[in-house]
Amino acid sequence: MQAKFPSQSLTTLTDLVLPGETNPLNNLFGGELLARIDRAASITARRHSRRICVTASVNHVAFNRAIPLGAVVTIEAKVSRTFTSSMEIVIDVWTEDRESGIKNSAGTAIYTFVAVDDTGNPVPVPPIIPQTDEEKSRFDAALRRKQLSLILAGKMKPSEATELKALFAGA
Ligand SMILES: CCCCCCCCCCCCCCCC(=O)SCCNC(=O)CCNC(=O)[C@H](O)C(C)(C)COP(=O)(O)OP(=O)(O)OC[C@H]1O[C@@H](n2cnc3c(N)ncnc32)[C@H](O)[C@@H]1OP(=O)(O)O
Repeated sequence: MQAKFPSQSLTTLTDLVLPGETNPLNNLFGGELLARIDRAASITARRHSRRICVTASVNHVAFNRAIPLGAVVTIEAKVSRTFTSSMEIVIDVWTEDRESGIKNSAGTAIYTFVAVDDTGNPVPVPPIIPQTDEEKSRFDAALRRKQLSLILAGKMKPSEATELKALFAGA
């Protein structure tokens, strides 16, 4: 299967925060942001694999900064690493200052998607070739995140998590 670059499946969603999408503090409701993140990440997974993709795990979500009513929010979803049928997608959330246009990070998320066939069975996905320094560092760290996720899901024994053990051994 031919390898692809992260830029080939990059998904960027830019949208406003409208009144029906806020919490009582007049900031974007967390669940609304999660829905937007899931949509962007699933499009990225489909673009990379060209298969039906399901969310296997939400590995990490950080809301670093409240996003106020009326803000312009941009969500960028990129494949950071692929394994056999699974893909780790890293999602960056940005707000844009209305006057200066300066982008501020509002959060990050890491999701795992699995490509499946018509009967829901996992199928292989193309390998990924990271290009930028950030893509390379996210690629390098993805295996230990996968091992941690599998341990938390009860699908891997801690004793089998070689990459994670190496991280702590070096600490
Ligand atoms: C012509 C076409 C027209 C099409 C037109 C129709 C369009 C129609 C579009 C419909 C599009 C629907 C898109 C809905 C998108 C949602 O809404 S997803 C909704 C929420 N998610 C779900 O319902 C998924 C439910 N879970 C599952 O189906 C199964 O658990 C999964 C995810 C497929 C995994 O199955 P499994 O039997 O556990 O398989 P297993 O081989 O153990 O694991 C597969 C891979 O997942 C990894 N994995 C499993 N669990 C984890 C975990 N917790 N953490 C990390 N990795 C994990 C494994 O390590 C493995 O990775 P690889 O080593 O293969 O890379």
